[in-house]
Formats: sequence, structure tokens, C-alpha cells
Amino acid sequence: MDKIIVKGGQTLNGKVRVEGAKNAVLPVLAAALLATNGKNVIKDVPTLADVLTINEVLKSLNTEVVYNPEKNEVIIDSQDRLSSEAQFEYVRKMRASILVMGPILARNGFARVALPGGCAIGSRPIDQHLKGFEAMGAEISFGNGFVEAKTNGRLQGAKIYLDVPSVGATENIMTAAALAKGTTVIENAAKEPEIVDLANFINEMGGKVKGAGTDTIRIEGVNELHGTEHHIIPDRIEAGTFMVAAAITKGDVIIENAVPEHMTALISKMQEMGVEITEEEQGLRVKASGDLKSVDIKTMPHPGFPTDMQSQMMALMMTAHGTGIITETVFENRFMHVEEFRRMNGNMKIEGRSVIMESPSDLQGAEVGATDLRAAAALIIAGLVAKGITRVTELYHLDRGYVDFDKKLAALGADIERIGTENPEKAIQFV
Ligand SMILES: CC(=O)N[C@H]1[C@@H](OP(=O)(O)OP(=O)(O)OC[C@H]2O[C@@H](n3ccc(=O)[nH]c3=O)[C@H](O)[C@@H]2O)O[C@H](CO)[C@@H](O)[C@@H]1O
Ligand SMILES: C=C(OP(=O)(O)O)C(=O)O
Repeated sequence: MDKIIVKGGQTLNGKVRVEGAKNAVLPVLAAALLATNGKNVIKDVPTLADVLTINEVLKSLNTEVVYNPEKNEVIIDSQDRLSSEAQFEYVRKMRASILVMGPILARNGFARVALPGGCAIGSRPIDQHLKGFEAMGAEISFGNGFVEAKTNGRLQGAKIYLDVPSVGATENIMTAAALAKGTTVIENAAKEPEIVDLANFINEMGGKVKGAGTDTIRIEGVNELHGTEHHIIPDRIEAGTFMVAAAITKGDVIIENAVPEHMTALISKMQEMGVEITEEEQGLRVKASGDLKSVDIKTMPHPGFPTDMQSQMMALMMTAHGTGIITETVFENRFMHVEEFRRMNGNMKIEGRSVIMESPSDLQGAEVGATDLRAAAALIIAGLVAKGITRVTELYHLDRGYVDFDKKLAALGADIERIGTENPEKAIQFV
């Protein structure tokens, strides 16, 4: 089993470059299925386990996928007839596999996808995805662990109000609507930067999507989409994770390829804590010195504070001064890392959907296990300042969402090593 071993006490300095965004590349690769004329060339693709999984899903649907990790590029040829079924073996590995449902349904008039079920952070239903397909004329049924959607002929444009601004539902409905007859309007749509990236990609393929990044997205269906070349946006969560790593060690780090406009909630919270963040020509400079102040944080859909930064900020808050409250409103069960932080002597208690923190904690190195991918990063970050040695296991979570996390931290000056296997490709395991 792979392990990351961190010895606390080093200050991070230097530059780190962020990769293409995991949460943008997955929906974009799924949406590539919509093209029936020419190939799609996707650039700035991060070398993540989740990318390997979505590539396998696409191949299983009868597309040709050429992946070139050295060039960070995936080329997809989906011109032949698609198969209609996404198997459990893929959806089990990665919930985002559900994002192939919209494109398959739009092209074949029928889609059968294994039900994703819950995961360590919550129950994660897909009712809003299905409500959208239904409004567009699909009949939904369940059986043998699969969900099926079927239409007679083409999907019809519809007006869909989402009960929650779900990222995945917005994406699945956008791709289904891209080839529907007439106009679809999604209200209370998710506004994440990754939604805008997907809309741009659909438009580059010849689609007609307007309003992405606002509450209301309009998609005028077209008869056909064609292959294009698309660059994935930078990963705002990876950028945020390195910002926290710099701040916790009282370091001075430049984050290259970060887009500050995608991270306003995080930047302002860190500034409120006393971290200096400035936009410089080379990137976003993060500098901390002296005592940081505890703050209150509530996770919200974008542009609110991202749930995917909650555990990393909890690590930073353990080193701040005063009482702070972190409230999780997006997922009902995203506090599994609290027990692991407690092993490191983190001083906090869970009250309902909040964690009350009395800081600073006297952090000590310990053996801890990652409970999800962001928790993996957060535990490693806490290890950077804990007294002694921290060993983090369950690294398959980390490999889903971070490229060379240990190597990038080591290049910034961290005392960190990964043991188990030399080849990260081989280290990739699945849940
Ligand atoms: C691959 C990807 O992009 N993953 C991101 C995406 O996940 P994902 O797209 O799964 O997250 P959603 O935005 O759909 O989920 C947000 C909330 O809505 C609920 N919900 C969702 C769909 C639905 O049909 N019904 C329903 O009730 C979920 O249970 C959750 O409580 O957005 C999350 C919220 O920013 C991020 O944490 C994930 O990193
Ligand atoms: C929860 C996350 O991803 P996923 O939706 O793929 O599980 C994440 O990126 O933090």
C-alpha cells in the first residue's frame, strides 16, 4: 500500500504550476461524445486516475480514445454509433461517469447507466439530472441497479428549474439539450467555472449555449455537433490547495496558471485570516507570516466557498488563533477527516453540520488515512506543520484529483516522500 510520509517543519518557497481542472475535464470528455463529425482534441488534460477512468468509459461506449499523457492530450473519435450502456464497474470507480448519460440519450434516444449510489461525502442522488431528462420527454425507469432513459425520437427543449444548483445535473442537462429539438432553459443552474468551460466546449463543437455562469442557461438544440480543439481551464481547487499549503507553513509561494476570478471566496477568507495574497505577473503570490486569525466558513455553491476546499481550510484553521466555525451545507457527510485530524491532536468538535474549532492545536504527526481526495491533501498539508512524522495512507483518493502532489510539495521545500511504488500510474487503485 502506498504511503506519503511528511516530516513537519519546513517552510514552502518557490513556484508551483497548476494543471487542467479535474472537474472540467470529466464533463468535457463526456460531452465529446456529442460530436458525430470529426474528432475532438482536448488539451491541458491532467494525468489523473479519474481521466483514465473516463477514457475507459468512453472506449466502452464504442469510441476511439487516444490518450497522450506526455502531451496532456486526449483525442476522441465518437463518429460511429455509440453503445447505450455505461457499466457499474466504471460508475463505481467514479461517480462523474453519470455525465455520459446526457450525450448518449441525446444521440441514441436511449441510455442505460449503472446507478452511482452514495460515497464517503454523502448520498449524492441524481434526481435533478433525471428530472431534466424527463422534462425533455424521456421516460425514466429503474431496474437491476441501472437507470434507463428513453425517448421516442429526439429530446424536446424544455424549461427546467433545478431544486438545487447541482453541477452534475446542470452539465448532464446541457449536453442532452445540445442536440434536442428547440430551446432548453435551465433555471437555478450551477454557476461554477467548470460549467462555463463545458458551455464553451459545446459552442466550439457548433452548439448554441448562452448564459453559462449565471442562474439561467439557454441551450438551443442543433442537428449536429462537430469535433474541435479545446483547452481545459486551470484547476481552482488544486490552486487553492497549494495556497493553503503555502500559508500553513508561513511560506512565500507563487501559484502559476491560477485564475483568481475563479477563487474569490477562498482568497477573501484567507485574507481575512491574515494571509497576504497578491496578483503578480507570474501568478498568484501567497505569503504568510505571524499569527493567523480564526474565521467562520460556510460552504456554498459557486460563487460561495467551495466544499472541495473545506478540509484543506480546516487544516489551516487548526494553526490559526481563536474560535472558528466551519459549516458544510453542500454535502451532508463531509466531515470524515475530522477524526483523522483528531489523531493529529486537532482540537475540534462536530455539532450538526458545523465543526467548532478552538485553535491553535498542538499538531502532532500520526498515522492517518485519507477519507476522500480533498481530505488526502488536507492531511498531508497538516503534516507539513505537525511535530514529527505524519504517514498518510489510502492514496488512491489523492491520485483521483492531484498530479504529483508529493513531488510538487517537495520542489517547494517540503520534507515529503511517497513510498510503495516508483510509478504513480501503477499506484493508481480504485475504490
Ligand atoms: C466531478 C465534479 O465536478 N464533481 C464536483 C461536483 O459534484 P456533483 O456534480 O456530484 O455535485 P452536485 O452539485 O450535483 O451536488 C451538490 C448537492 O446537490 C445534491 N444533489 C445533486 C444532484 C441531484 O440530482 N440531486 C441532489 O440532491 C447533492 O447530493 C449535493 O448535496 O460538484 C460538487 C459541488 O461543488 C463538488 O464537490 C464535486 O467536486
Ligand atoms: C468530491 C469531489 O469529486 P467527485 O465529485 O468526483 O467525487 C472533489 O473533487 O472534491
